[in-house]
Order: sequence, then C-alpha cells, then structure tokens
Amino acid sequence: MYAVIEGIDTAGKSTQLELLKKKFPKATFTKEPGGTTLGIKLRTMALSGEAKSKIAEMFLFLADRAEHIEEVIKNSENKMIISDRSMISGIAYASQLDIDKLINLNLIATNNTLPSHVILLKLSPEELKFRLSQKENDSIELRGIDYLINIQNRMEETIKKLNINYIFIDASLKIEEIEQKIEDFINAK
Ligand SMILES: Nc1ncnc2c1ncn2[C@@H]1O[C@H](COP(=O)(O)OP(=O)(O)OP(=O)(O)O)[C@@H](O)[C@H]1O
Ligand SMILES: Cc1cn([C@H]2C[C@H](O)[C@@H](COP(=O)(O)O)O2)c(=O)[nH]c1=O
Repeated sequence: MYAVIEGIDTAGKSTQLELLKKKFPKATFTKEPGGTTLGIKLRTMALSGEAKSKIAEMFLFLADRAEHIEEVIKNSENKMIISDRSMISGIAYASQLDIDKLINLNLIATNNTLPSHVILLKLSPEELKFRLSQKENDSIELRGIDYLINIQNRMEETIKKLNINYIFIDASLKIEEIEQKIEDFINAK
C-alpha cells in the first residue's frame, strides 16, 4: 500500500501523520518535498522563493519526486508506505499549467508509480485564513487564500482524474474524528 495524505498548507497533514505513526508503527513514513538527502537540498531551494520562473520551481519539485520514488518508494514496495504529499501536490501547485500535461510530466518523474490510496483534507477559506494567521508563512503560503483554494480544487480534480482510491475529509472536524476516518479508510482496502 502506498497511501498519501494530501491537502493545502495547514490542512492538518502533519497532525494526522503523527497519530498514524503510533497506529502503524511498522509502516514507512516519508514526505515530499525533502524525503531524501538530495530532496532536503531541493526542498530548501524550492521553498526559498529564489526561482523567478514558476517552471523552474516545478522542476525542482519534480526532481525531488523522481529521487523520492527511486530511493524511498521503490525500496519499500512490499511495506505499508504513508507519505506526506505526492505527485498530486505537484500537479495542483503548478497551477500555471494544464492538469493533463502535468499528469504526463509527473508520470515520467515517478516512472508511472501512482499512490494506491489518497486522503485529502479539505479546508474552507475561513478556516484556512485563520490557520495561516496563526503561523509564519513561507513563500508559497504568502500567495494567499484564493491561490490556495484554487490549489485545493485542482487537487480534487487531479485525484478524480487519476482514478485512485480516495477519501475527502472535512479538515475542520475534530482531530480524533479525522483520525478515525483515515484509519477506517486505510483498513478497508
Ligand atoms: N482538526 C483540526 N482542527 C483544528 N486545528 C487543527 C486540526 N488539525 C490541525 N490543526 C491545527 O492546524 C495547524 C496546521 O496543522 P498541520 O501542521 O498539521 O498542517 P499541515 O497540513 O501539516 O501544514 P503544512 O502543509 O503547512 O505543513 C496546526 O496549528 C494544528 O494544530
Ligand atoms: C510536493 C509539492 C509541494 N509544494 C508546496 C506545498 C507547500 O507549500 C510546500 C511544502 O511544504 P509542506 O511542509 O509540505 O507544507 O511546497 C509545491 O508547490 N509543489 C509540490 O510538488
């Protein structure tokens, strides 16, 4: 199983991953960007805001993804893998490009590997605004509410197009309710 937790910034992915680590201690937990040695450097570059070209920024994330698939996902193929983000973020955040074109580019980076299970935590604009106001924002978060809600819509569209097992969860539910829904989803398949 290659399960991924998706959602825009502050959706609650890290919170749920910490709980999943306790529930599934034998699983491989990983993340994008920054799940490999090279990925840590690429993550810093991508999030610094240094790339003036959005296409250059997208290729930094794609390079991270290619290395992550090769170094982490392929090496844990027979285990349960749970990842913080995946190619779905890659497709959604590169919002200047068409989704179908991005699916093809991402399949090159992943050597045609797709997640088997996707959990999307969905935020309302109001809750997103509140959560962003509670933290220091990086260069991507500074793009604002409308930008991030558009990314969330693109995540939904991408997941449906890829025809993967998925669950969409209201990210404003209580932490324990979300935890239970995720556990039921993972255990069901
Ligand atoms: N269900 C919830 N209800 C209310 N607040 C929550 C809930 N889940 C997480 N939070 C809070 O929202 C904030 C963001 O959560 P978290 O860091 O888990 O999100 P994230 O998706 O990992 O964010 P990022 O992508 O920016 O790293 C934290 O302050 C966290 O405590
Ligand atoms: C994989 C991926 C991520 N991003 C963005 C999304 C977030 O703003 C950051 C990652 O930081 P987090 O700690 O996981 O929230 O990068 C992106 O723009 N493109 C991608 O492919």
